[in-house]
Amino acid sequence: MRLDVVTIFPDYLAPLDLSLIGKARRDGILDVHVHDLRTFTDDRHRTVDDSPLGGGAGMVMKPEPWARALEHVVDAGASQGAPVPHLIVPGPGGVPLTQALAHELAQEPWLAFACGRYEGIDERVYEHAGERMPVTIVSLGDYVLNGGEVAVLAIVEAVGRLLPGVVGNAESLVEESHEDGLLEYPVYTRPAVWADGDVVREVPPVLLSGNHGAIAAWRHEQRLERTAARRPDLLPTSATTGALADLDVR
Ligand SMILES: N#Cc1ccccc1Cn1ccc2ccc(-c3cc(N)[nH]n3)cc21
Repeated sequence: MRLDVVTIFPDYLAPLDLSLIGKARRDGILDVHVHDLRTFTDDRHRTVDDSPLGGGAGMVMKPEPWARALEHVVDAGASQGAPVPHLIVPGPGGVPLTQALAHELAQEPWLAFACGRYEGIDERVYEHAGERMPVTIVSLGDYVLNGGEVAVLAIVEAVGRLLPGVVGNAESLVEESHEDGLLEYPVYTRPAVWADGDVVREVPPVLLSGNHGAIAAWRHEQRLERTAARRPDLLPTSATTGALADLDVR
């Protein structure tokens, strides 16, 4: 998968050189190109923003640098097995980033990301891009960031980890939160008995039983309890009025 990121803060994307995503790049699973939007300005001050027409606070990102940057991305990646990328623009008013959306994006050969700043990008950039490639505005959640870079890091991690070969053991992707509508079960490791000062904290005994059926059943029940307690909205209504309703979930 090819990823192109356009930003006025290229250094913000340095974490894409680290950990599993960094290894995926070195393994050739991900081909990441970060572009500085200021490269596509045409004035001595490398101007990317201006005051909002119609008044209002803050600044708006000018359309011309974005049009040049996106044209450069399309030209640079033309050999990707897709004529154009799917352009992802993080924004507070976008569709929510969900595990389902991450799976959809993981099927694509080429994604491009436009990182806005200030009060956002001139609306005509979305229109201009939409005439050339698919464009999706994506929100991380109902809160406001200062720009798109943090969102891109999150989206790239959520999508990249789904690509074959990125996560060592693909099984670890199965019983995660949001993969099948339930939150993940609690995890433990050694020591089985942890002397935490004068408090002794033990691991649930079933995990030491060697009874894999009992362990699987306990873990599933834990997932149901956690989901009912923290995210009842994820449960089908029948589940909350049926067996789960009797659970003492705090
Ligand atoms: N746009 C906008 C905007 C609108 C009002 C106030 C502040 C901003 C700042 N901003 C500029 C770029 C940009 C990109 C993504 C987010 C973003 C995503 C999520 N989920 N929250 N915030 C915010 C962004």
